[in-house]
Amino acid sequence: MDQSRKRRANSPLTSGISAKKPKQEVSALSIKTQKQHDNSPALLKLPNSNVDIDSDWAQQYRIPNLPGADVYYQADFVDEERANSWYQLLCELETWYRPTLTMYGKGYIQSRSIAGYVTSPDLTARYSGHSVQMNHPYPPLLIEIQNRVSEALGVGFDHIMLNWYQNGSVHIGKHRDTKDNQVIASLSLGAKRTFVMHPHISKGEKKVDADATRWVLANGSLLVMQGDTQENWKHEIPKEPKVKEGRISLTFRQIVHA
Ligand SMILES: O=C(O)CCC(=O)C(=O)O
Ligand SMILES: [Fe+2]
Repeated sequence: MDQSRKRRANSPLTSGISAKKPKQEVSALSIKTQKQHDNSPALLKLPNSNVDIDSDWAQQYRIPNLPGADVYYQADFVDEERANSWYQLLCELETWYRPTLTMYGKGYIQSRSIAGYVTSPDLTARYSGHSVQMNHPYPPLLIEIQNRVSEALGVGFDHIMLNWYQNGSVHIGKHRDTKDNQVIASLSLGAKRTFVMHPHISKGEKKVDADATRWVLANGSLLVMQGDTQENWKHEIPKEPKVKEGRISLTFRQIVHA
């Protein structure tokens, strides 16, 4: 085995039987879970499909003054050292790709790289009208990260979509996510980027009487959108050409089972 393959086989990113569990990271979690047969930690499965708005976490991190939205933001979900280390490790995933999108009959390659993971091989998801490549099983690092998010929010997930914004010229335009996802949690790693929420305009009218709101997503921060947020608001990560460093966001969702 050449050196790089050997490194990969021992990396927390490697899925499957040969994957070695990242001992230190996992023992830092005080979660009692059954071990899977492949020796990687098990994913926390929680029945709740959204954050309990009366929970301590929700009370502490709710963003006020967003009518018709239910949004939470914790700037220091993980410390910068851990966030930087996760960023570096996730850059090495072999599953990143840039999908080809079709617009007005013309194909073009998206500037943002993505990588999709599902907890079960039969799960699929579509984004902007196209099916995305889904990988299974999660590598141990993604199990660890998702378990931390689930533990904090009291919510289980079966899908992670990773987005890699290699520098400030890579962005995601104003959009709404499918309302089928009752909750979307996104963890930011790497460069700080601005997040903007705009009241959705339907039939020429704003759905809510409010102005656009923006804030900076810190390295290691966690953002949660749920409830009527997608009904009434759009969101975007605009271009910021001055930003030279990369950012990875991990968006945790529940795929809707027909
Ligand atoms: O990168 C982010 O934080 C936002 C990503 C996003 O809006 C999405 O994947 O739908
Ligand atoms: Fe989105």
